[in-house]
Amino acid sequence: MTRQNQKVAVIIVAAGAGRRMGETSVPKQYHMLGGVPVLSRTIKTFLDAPTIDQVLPIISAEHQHLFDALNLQSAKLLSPTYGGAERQASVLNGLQTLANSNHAPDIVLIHDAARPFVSANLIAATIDAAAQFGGALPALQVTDTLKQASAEQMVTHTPDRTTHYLAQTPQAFRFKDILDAHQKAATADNLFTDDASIAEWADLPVKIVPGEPNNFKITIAEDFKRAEMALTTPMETRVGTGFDVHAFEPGDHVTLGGIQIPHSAKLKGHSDADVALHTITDALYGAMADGDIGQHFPPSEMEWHQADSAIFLEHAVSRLQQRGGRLVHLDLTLICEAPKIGPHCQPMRERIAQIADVSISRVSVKATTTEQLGFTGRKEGIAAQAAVTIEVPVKD
Ligand SMILES: Nc1ccn([C@@H]2O[C@H](COP(=O)(O)OP(=O)(O)OP(=O)(O)O)[C@@H](O)[C@H]2O)c(=O)n1
Ligand SMILES: C[C@](O)(CO)[C@H](O)COP(=O)(O)O
Repeated sequence: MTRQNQKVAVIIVAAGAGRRMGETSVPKQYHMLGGVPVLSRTIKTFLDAPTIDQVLPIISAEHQHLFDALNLQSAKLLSPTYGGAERQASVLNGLQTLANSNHAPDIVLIHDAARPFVSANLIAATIDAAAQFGGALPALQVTDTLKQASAEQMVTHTPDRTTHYLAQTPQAFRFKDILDAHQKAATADNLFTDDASIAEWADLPVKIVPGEPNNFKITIAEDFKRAEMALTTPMETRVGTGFDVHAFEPGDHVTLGGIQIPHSAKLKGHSDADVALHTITDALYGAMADGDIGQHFPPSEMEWHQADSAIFLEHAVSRLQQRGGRLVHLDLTLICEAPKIGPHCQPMRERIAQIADVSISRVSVKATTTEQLGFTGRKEGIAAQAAVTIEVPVKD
Protein backbone atom coordinates (compact mmCIF):
# COMPACT_ATOMS: atom_id res chain seq x y z
CA MET A 1 0.00 0.00 0.00
CA THR A 2 1.29 3.51 -0.78
CA ARG A 3 0.52 6.70 1.08
CA GLN A 4 -1.52 8.02 -1.86
CA ASN A 5 -5.02 9.08 -0.82
CA GLN A 6 -4.20 8.24 2.80
CA LYS A 7 -5.14 10.83 5.37
CA VAL A 8 -2.17 11.60 7.59
CA ALA A 9 -2.19 13.31 11.01
CA VAL A 10 0.64 14.07 13.39
CA ILE A 11 0.44 14.18 17.18
CA ILE A 12 3.12 16.46 18.61
CA VAL A 13 3.67 15.67 22.28
CA ALA A 14 4.58 18.82 24.20
CA ALA A 15 3.09 18.22 27.65
CA GLY A 16 6.35 17.40 29.45
CA ALA A 17 7.90 19.38 32.28
CA GLY A 18 11.47 19.21 30.96
CA ARG A 19 12.85 18.30 34.39
CA ARG A 20 16.24 17.16 33.06
CA MET A 21 16.88 20.71 31.78
CA GLY A 22 17.16 21.94 35.37
CA GLU A 23 15.84 25.40 36.35
CA THR A 24 14.44 27.31 33.34
CA SER A 25 12.09 30.29 32.99
CA VAL A 26 9.73 28.28 30.73
CA PRO A 27 9.63 24.54 29.86
CA LYS A 28 12.09 23.61 27.11
CA GLN A 29 9.44 23.35 24.37
CA TYR A 30 8.59 27.05 24.87
CA HIS A 31 12.23 28.13 25.10
CA MET A 32 13.59 30.42 22.37
CA LEU A 33 15.85 28.79 19.80
CA GLY A 34 17.34 31.25 17.31
CA GLY A 35 14.59 33.72 18.26
CA VAL A 36 11.72 31.24 17.71
CA PRO A 37 10.17 28.98 20.40
CA VAL A 38 11.11 25.31 20.02
CA LEU A 39 7.47 24.20 19.78
CA SER A 40 6.70 26.75 17.03
CA ARG A 41 9.63 25.39 15.00
CA THR A 42 8.49 21.79 15.41
CA ILE A 43 4.84 22.50 14.61
CA LYS A 44 5.72 24.70 11.64
CA THR A 45 7.79 21.97 9.99
CA PHE A 46 4.74 19.69 10.00
CA LEU A 47 2.37 22.47 8.91
CA ASP A 48 4.68 23.11 5.95
CA ALA A 49 4.96 19.42 5.04
CA PRO A 50 2.71 18.65 2.04
CA THR A 51 2.38 15.05 3.28
CA ILE A 52 0.59 16.11 6.50
CA ASP A 53 -3.15 16.87 6.67
CA GLN A 54 -3.64 17.54 10.40
CA VAL A 55 -1.40 18.65 13.25
CA LEU A 56 -2.54 17.97 16.81
CA PRO A 57 -0.45 19.48 19.64
CA ILE A 58 -0.61 17.84 23.07
CA ILE A 59 0.13 20.36 25.79
CA SER A 60 -0.07 20.66 29.54
CA ALA A 61 -3.11 22.58 30.86
CA GLU A 62 -0.62 24.64 32.89
CA HIS A 63 1.06 25.79 29.67
CA GLN A 64 -2.12 26.91 27.86
CA HIS A 65 -1.08 30.60 28.11
CA LEU A 66 2.38 29.77 26.71
CA PHE A 67 0.82 27.86 23.83
CA ASP A 68 -1.63 30.71 23.07
CA ALA A 69 1.30 33.15 22.98
CA LEU A 70 2.86 31.17 20.10
CA ASN A 71 -0.03 32.50 18.03
CA LEU A 72 0.11 29.66 15.52
CA GLN A 73 -2.51 29.70 12.81
CA SER A 74 -3.24 27.22 10.05
CA ALA A 75 -6.23 25.35 8.71
CA LYS A 76 -4.24 22.15 9.38
CA LEU A 77 -3.71 22.96 13.06
CA LEU A 78 -6.19 21.37 15.50
CA SER A 79 -6.93 22.83 18.94
CA PRO A 80 -4.53 21.36 21.49
CA THR A 81 -5.45 18.37 23.63
CA TYR A 82 -4.19 18.20 27.21
CA GLY A 83 -1.54 15.57 28.01
CA GLY A 84 -1.12 13.11 30.87
CA ALA A 85 1.44 12.48 33.60
CA GLU A 86 3.73 10.47 31.27
CA ARG A 87 4.53 10.72 27.58
CA GLN A 88 2.60 7.48 26.97
CA ALA A 89 -0.57 8.98 28.49
CA SER A 90 -0.13 12.18 26.46
CA VAL A 91 0.07 10.19 23.22
CA LEU A 92 -3.01 8.16 24.13
CA ASN A 93 -4.99 11.37 24.81
CA GLY A 94 -4.00 12.56 21.34
CA LEU A 95 -4.98 9.30 19.67
CA GLN A 96 -8.37 9.41 21.40
CA THR A 97 -8.96 13.01 20.28
CA LEU A 98 -8.32 11.96 16.67
CA ALA A 99 -10.54 8.87 17.07
CA ASN A 100 -13.38 11.00 18.46
CA SER A 101 -13.12 13.52 15.63
CA ASN A 102 -15.15 13.06 12.48
CA HIS A 103 -11.96 12.73 10.47
CA ALA A 104 -9.77 10.03 12.03
CA PRO A 105 -6.62 9.61 9.91
CA ASP A 106 -5.43 6.48 8.09
CA ILE A 107 -1.86 7.03 9.26
CA VAL A 108 -0.69 8.82 12.38
CA LEU A 109 2.76 10.18 13.17
CA ILE A 110 3.80 10.72 16.77
CA HIS A 111 6.55 13.25 17.31
CA ASP A 112 8.35 14.85 20.26
CA ALA A 113 8.02 18.64 20.43
CA ALA A 114 11.59 18.53 21.75
CA ARG A 115 12.94 17.45 18.32
CA PRO A 116 12.70 20.73 16.36
CA PHE A 117 15.08 19.71 13.54
CA VAL A 118 12.86 17.01 12.02
CA SER A 119 13.03 17.29 8.22
CA ALA A 120 10.35 17.05 5.53
CA ASN A 121 12.30 14.11 4.03
CA LEU A 122 12.18 12.15 7.27
CA ILE A 123 8.46 12.85 7.64
CA ALA A 124 7.81 11.54 4.12
CA ALA A 125 10.05 8.49 4.67
CA THR A 126 8.23 7.42 7.85
CA ILE A 127 4.82 7.88 6.22
CA ASP A 128 5.88 5.77 3.22
CA ALA A 129 7.27 3.02 5.45
CA ALA A 130 4.14 3.01 7.65
CA ALA A 131 1.91 2.77 4.58
CA GLN A 132 3.97 -0.19 3.34
CA PHE A 133 4.84 -2.07 6.56
CA GLY A 134 2.25 -0.88 9.11
CA GLY A 135 4.70 0.91 11.41
CA ALA A 136 7.86 2.99 10.95
CA LEU A 137 10.62 4.09 13.31
CA PRO A 138 13.40 6.49 12.36
CA ALA A 139 16.55 5.33 14.12
CA LEU A 140 20.31 5.79 14.05
CA GLN A 141 22.59 2.80 13.92
CA VAL A 142 24.87 2.62 16.97
CA THR A 143 28.40 3.59 15.92
CA ASP A 144 30.22 3.36 19.27
CA THR A 145 30.92 0.09 21.06
CA LEU A 146 28.00 -0.74 23.35
CA LYS A 147 28.50 -1.66 27.00
CA GLN A 148 26.19 -3.06 29.61
CA ALA A 149 27.11 -2.39 33.24
CA SER A 150 25.97 -3.17 36.77
CA ALA A 151 24.46 -0.61 39.15
CA GLU A 152 28.04 -0.10 40.41
CA GLN A 153 29.06 0.79 36.85
CA MET A 154 31.15 -2.34 36.41
CA VAL A 155 31.06 -3.60 32.80
CA THR A 156 29.13 -6.84 32.52
CA HIS A 157 28.58 -7.30 28.80
CA THR A 158 29.40 -5.95 25.30
CA PRO A 159 26.26 -6.33 23.17
CA ASP A 160 26.51 -6.69 19.39
CA ARG A 161 26.14 -3.10 18.23
CA THR A 162 25.18 -4.06 14.67
CA THR A 163 21.72 -5.02 15.88
CA HIS A 164 21.18 -1.93 18.06
CA TYR A 165 19.63 1.38 17.09
CA LEU A 166 18.84 4.73 18.74
CA ALA A 167 15.13 5.51 18.39
CA GLN A 168 13.91 8.89 17.15
CA THR A 169 10.55 10.36 16.23
CA PRO A 170 8.34 10.85 14.21
CA GLN A 171 7.17 7.26 14.57
CA ALA A 172 4.38 6.43 12.13
CA PHE A 173 1.63 3.80 12.29
CA ARG A 174 -1.67 2.75 10.82
CA PHE A 175 -3.99 4.76 13.02
CA LYS A 176 -6.45 2.05 14.06
CA ASP A 177 -3.64 -0.40 14.97
CA ILE A 178 -1.68 1.99 17.18
CA LEU A 179 -4.86 3.34 18.83
CA ASP A 180 -5.84 -0.19 19.75
CA ALA A 181 -2.32 -1.05 20.97
CA HIS A 182 -2.07 2.15 23.06
CA GLN A 183 -5.49 1.54 24.65
CA LYS A 184 -4.44 -1.98 25.67
CA ALA A 185 -0.98 -0.81 26.84
CA ALA A 186 -2.61 1.75 29.15
CA THR A 187 -3.78 -1.14 31.36
CA ALA A 188 -0.50 -3.07 31.20
CA ASP A 189 2.10 -2.98 33.97
CA ASN A 190 4.93 -1.59 31.83
CA LEU A 191 5.51 2.08 31.13
CA PHE A 192 6.62 2.55 27.52
CA THR A 193 8.99 5.38 26.59
CA ASP A 194 8.11 5.34 22.90
CA ASP A 195 5.30 4.22 20.62
CA ALA A 196 7.34 1.72 18.62
CA SER A 197 7.78 -0.30 21.83
CA ILE A 198 3.99 -0.32 22.28
CA ALA A 199 3.63 -1.54 18.69
CA GLU A 200 6.29 -4.18 19.36
CA TRP A 201 4.49 -5.24 22.58
CA ALA A 202 1.25 -5.55 20.55
CA ASP A 203 3.01 -7.60 17.84
CA LEU A 204 2.64 -4.89 15.20
CA PRO A 205 5.36 -4.70 12.53
CA VAL A 206 7.73 -1.73 12.78
CA LYS A 207 10.17 -0.97 9.98
CA ILE A 208 13.32 1.02 10.76
CA VAL A 209 14.04 3.94 8.42
CA PRO A 210 17.33 5.85 8.62
CA GLY A 211 17.09 8.57 11.28
CA GLU A 212 18.92 11.89 11.00
CA PRO A 213 21.75 12.92 13.35
CA ASN A 214 20.35 16.47 13.42
CA ASN A 215 16.98 15.17 14.63
CA PHE A 216 18.23 14.97 18.22
CA LYS A 217 16.00 15.49 21.25
CA ILE A 218 16.61 18.56 23.39
CA THR A 219 16.81 16.92 26.80
CA ILE A 220 19.53 18.57 28.92
CA ALA A 221 20.79 22.17 28.98
CA GLU A 222 23.84 21.28 26.83
CA ASP A 223 21.46 20.27 24.01
CA PHE A 224 20.40 23.91 23.61
CA LYS A 225 24.02 24.83 22.78
CA ARG A 226 24.06 22.08 20.14
CA ALA A 227 20.70 23.29 18.83
CA GLU A 228 21.93 26.89 18.53
CA MET A 229 25.02 25.59 16.70
CA ALA A 230 22.82 23.62 14.30
CA LEU A 231 21.12 26.89 13.36
CA THR A 232 24.38 28.69 12.64
CA THR A 233 25.35 28.65 8.99
CA PRO A 234 29.10 28.07 8.56
CA MET A 235 30.59 31.05 6.71
CA GLU A 236 33.78 31.40 4.71
CA THR A 237 35.81 34.52 3.95
CA ARG A 238 36.57 35.41 0.34
CA VAL A 239 38.57 38.20 -1.29
CA GLY A 240 37.91 39.73 -4.71
CA THR A 241 39.89 42.26 -6.71
CA GLY A 242 38.84 44.71 -9.40
CA PHE A 243 40.64 46.96 -11.88
CA ASP A 244 39.25 49.48 -14.37
CA VAL A 245 40.37 52.39 -16.53
CA HIS A 246 38.43 55.21 -18.19
CA ALA A 247 39.91 57.83 -20.54
CA PHE A 248 39.22 61.57 -20.33
CA GLU A 249 37.19 63.45 -22.94
CA PRO A 250 36.08 67.12 -23.01
CA GLY A 251 33.80 67.99 -20.10
CA ASP A 252 33.61 69.82 -16.79
CA HIS A 253 33.33 67.12 -14.09
CA VAL A 254 34.03 63.48 -13.31
CA THR A 255 31.76 61.06 -11.42
CA LEU A 256 33.81 59.06 -8.93
CA GLY A 257 32.58 56.89 -6.08
CA GLY A 258 29.03 58.08 -6.72
CA ILE A 259 29.78 61.82 -6.34
CA GLN A 260 30.49 64.54 -8.90
CA ILE A 261 33.87 66.28 -8.78
CA PRO A 262 34.49 69.44 -10.86
CA HIS A 263 37.31 68.90 -13.37
CA SER A 264 38.58 70.18 -16.69
CA ALA A 265 37.55 66.91 -18.39
CA LYS A 266 35.04 64.13 -17.97
CA LEU A 267 35.46 60.36 -18.09
CA LYS A 268 34.42 58.62 -21.28
CA GLY A 269 32.14 55.56 -21.05
CA HIS A 270 28.83 53.93 -21.94
CA SER A 271 27.47 54.60 -18.44
CA ASP A 272 28.39 57.56 -16.22
CA ALA A 273 31.97 56.13 -16.38
CA ASP A 274 32.35 56.00 -12.60
CA VAL A 275 35.62 54.06 -12.66
CA ALA A 276 35.60 53.78 -8.84
CA LEU A 277 32.19 52.10 -8.58
CA HIS A 278 32.93 49.86 -11.57
CA THR A 279 36.10 48.62 -9.90
CA ILE A 280 34.39 47.87 -6.59
CA THR A 281 31.49 46.17 -8.40
CA ASP A 282 33.89 43.93 -10.33
CA ALA A 283 35.79 43.08 -7.14
CA LEU A 284 32.49 41.96 -5.58
CA TYR A 285 31.52 39.82 -8.57
CA GLY A 286 35.04 38.37 -8.42
CA ALA A 287 34.73 37.44 -4.74
CA MET A 288 31.47 35.64 -5.52
CA ALA A 289 32.91 34.05 -8.71
CA ASP A 290 29.89 35.60 -10.39
CA GLY A 291 31.21 36.95 -13.70
CA ASP A 292 31.96 40.63 -14.24
CA ILE A 293 30.24 43.94 -14.80
CA GLY A 294 30.27 43.59 -18.61
CA GLN A 295 28.46 40.26 -18.34
CA HIS A 296 25.71 41.61 -16.07
CA PHE A 297 25.40 45.00 -17.82
CA PRO A 298 26.58 44.60 -21.46
CA PRO A 299 27.82 47.90 -23.01
CA SER A 300 25.89 46.85 -26.13
CA GLU A 301 22.58 47.40 -24.24
CA MET A 302 21.17 50.94 -24.57
CA GLU A 303 19.50 50.54 -21.16
CA TRP A 304 22.86 51.23 -19.50
CA HIS A 305 23.72 54.25 -21.65
CA GLN A 306 24.68 57.05 -19.24
CA ALA A 307 23.39 54.89 -16.38
CA ASP A 308 24.14 55.79 -12.76
CA SER A 309 26.82 53.24 -11.78
CA ALA A 310 25.25 52.95 -8.33
CA ILE A 311 22.85 50.53 -10.07
CA PHE A 312 25.76 48.18 -10.82
CA LEU A 313 27.14 48.18 -7.30
CA GLU A 314 23.65 47.75 -5.82
CA HIS A 315 23.16 44.74 -8.10
CA ALA A 316 26.39 43.06 -6.95
CA VAL A 317 25.56 43.76 -3.29
CA SER A 318 22.03 42.38 -3.66
CA ARG A 319 23.40 39.18 -5.24
CA LEU A 320 25.72 38.87 -2.27
CA GLN A 321 22.85 39.40 0.18
CA GLN A 322 20.65 36.89 -1.67
CA ARG A 323 23.34 34.28 -1.04
CA GLY A 324 23.22 35.08 2.66
CA GLY A 325 26.59 36.82 2.44
CA ARG A 326 27.87 40.18 3.65
CA LEU A 327 30.46 42.71 2.62
CA VAL A 328 33.08 42.90 5.36
CA HIS A 329 35.36 45.57 3.91
CA LEU A 330 36.34 47.28 0.69
CA ASP A 331 39.53 49.11 -0.17
CA LEU A 332 39.61 51.37 -3.24
CA THR A 333 42.67 53.02 -4.75
CA LEU A 334 42.26 55.70 -7.43
CA ILE A 335 45.27 56.26 -9.66
CA CYS A 336 45.48 59.68 -11.35
CA GLU A 337 47.37 62.99 -11.45
CA ALA A 338 44.19 65.02 -11.49
CA PRO A 339 41.70 65.83 -10.15
CA LYS A 340 43.08 65.84 -6.60
CA ILE A 341 41.24 63.04 -4.80
CA GLY A 342 42.18 63.75 -1.15
CA PRO A 343 39.49 66.38 -0.42
CA HIS A 344 36.80 64.09 -1.87
CA CYS A 345 37.71 60.83 -0.09
CA GLN A 346 35.30 61.35 2.82
CA PRO A 347 32.18 62.14 0.74
CA MET A 348 33.08 59.23 -1.56
CA ARG A 349 33.33 56.86 1.42
CA GLU A 350 29.93 58.06 2.65
CA ARG A 351 28.25 57.55 -0.72
CA ILE A 352 29.88 54.15 -1.39
CA ALA A 353 28.89 52.94 2.10
CA GLN A 354 25.33 54.04 1.40
CA ILE A 355 25.17 52.23 -1.97
CA ALA A 356 26.88 49.09 -0.62
CA ASP A 357 24.64 49.02 2.45
CA VAL A 358 27.50 48.91 4.98
CA SER A 359 28.85 51.25 7.63
CA ILE A 360 31.44 53.79 6.57
CA SER A 361 34.05 52.12 8.78
CA ARG A 362 34.06 49.25 6.24
CA VAL A 363 34.93 51.51 3.29
CA SER A 364 38.41 52.77 2.49
CA VAL A 365 39.10 55.24 -0.34
CA LYS A 366 42.61 56.40 -1.13
CA ALA A 367 44.54 57.72 -4.12
CA THR A 368 47.98 57.73 -5.63
CA THR A 369 49.75 59.02 -8.73
CA THR A 370 52.11 57.17 -11.07
CA GLU A 371 54.74 59.91 -10.70
CA GLN A 372 53.76 61.39 -14.09
CA LEU A 373 54.53 58.07 -15.80
CA GLY A 374 52.23 56.24 -18.19
CA PHE A 375 48.73 57.23 -19.28
CA THR A 376 47.60 58.39 -15.85
CA GLY A 377 50.85 60.36 -15.55
CA ARG A 378 50.06 62.05 -18.84
CA LYS A 379 46.55 62.84 -17.49
CA GLU A 380 44.87 60.80 -20.22
CA GLY A 381 42.51 59.05 -17.82
CA ILE A 382 41.92 57.51 -14.39
CA ALA A 383 42.67 53.95 -13.26
CA ALA A 384 41.20 52.33 -10.18
CA GLN A 385 41.77 49.13 -8.28
CA ALA A 386 39.87 47.61 -5.38
CA ALA A 387 39.98 44.69 -3.02
CA VAL A 388 36.87 43.49 -1.21
CA THR A 389 36.45 41.01 1.62
CA ILE A 390 33.15 39.15 1.86
CA GLU A 391 31.66 36.40 4.01
CA VAL A 392 29.38 33.84 2.37
CA PRO A 393 27.76 30.61 3.56
CA VAL A 394 29.95 27.59 2.82
CA LYS A 395 28.36 25.70 -0.07
CA ASP A 396 31.02 23.22 -1.10
N1 LIG B 1 3.85 13.75 30.32
C1 LIG B 1 4.53 14.03 29.23
C2 LIG B 1 5.93 13.88 29.16
C3 LIG B 1 6.60 14.19 28.01
N2 LIG B 1 5.91 14.68 26.94
C4 LIG B 1 6.61 15.08 25.73
O1 LIG B 1 7.36 14.01 25.21
C5 LIG B 1 8.50 14.49 24.52
C6 LIG B 1 9.74 13.68 24.87
O2 LIG B 1 9.91 13.66 26.28
P1 LIG B 1 11.14 14.25 27.11
O3 LIG B 1 12.22 14.75 26.27
O4 LIG B 1 11.47 13.22 28.13
O5 LIG B 1 10.47 15.55 27.74
P2 LIG B 1 10.10 15.85 29.22
O6 LIG B 1 9.28 14.76 29.79
O7 LIG B 1 9.51 17.21 29.19
O8 LIG B 1 11.54 15.92 29.89
P3 LIG B 1 12.02 15.38 31.32
O9 LIG B 1 11.91 13.89 31.23
O10 LIG B 1 13.41 15.89 31.42
O11 LIG B 1 11.09 15.98 32.35
C7 LIG B 1 8.65 15.96 24.87
O12 LIG B 1 8.37 16.72 23.74
C8 LIG B 1 7.66 16.15 25.98
O13 LIG B 1 7.06 17.46 26.02
C9 LIG B 1 4.52 14.79 27.01
O14 LIG B 1 3.90 15.22 26.03
N3 LIG B 1 3.87 14.47 28.14
C1 LIG C 1 10.31 8.78 22.00
C2 LIG C 1 11.77 9.08 22.19
O1 LIG C 1 12.08 10.33 21.64
C3 LIG C 1 12.55 8.03 21.42
O2 LIG C 1 13.89 8.26 21.54
C4 LIG C 1 12.15 9.11 23.64
O3 LIG C 1 12.08 7.84 24.19
C5 LIG C 1 11.28 10.08 24.43
O4 LIG C 1 11.97 10.65 25.49
P1 LIG C 1 11.98 10.03 26.98
O5 LIG C 1 13.04 10.79 27.67
O6 LIG C 1 12.29 8.57 26.84
O7 LIG C 1 10.63 10.29 27.50
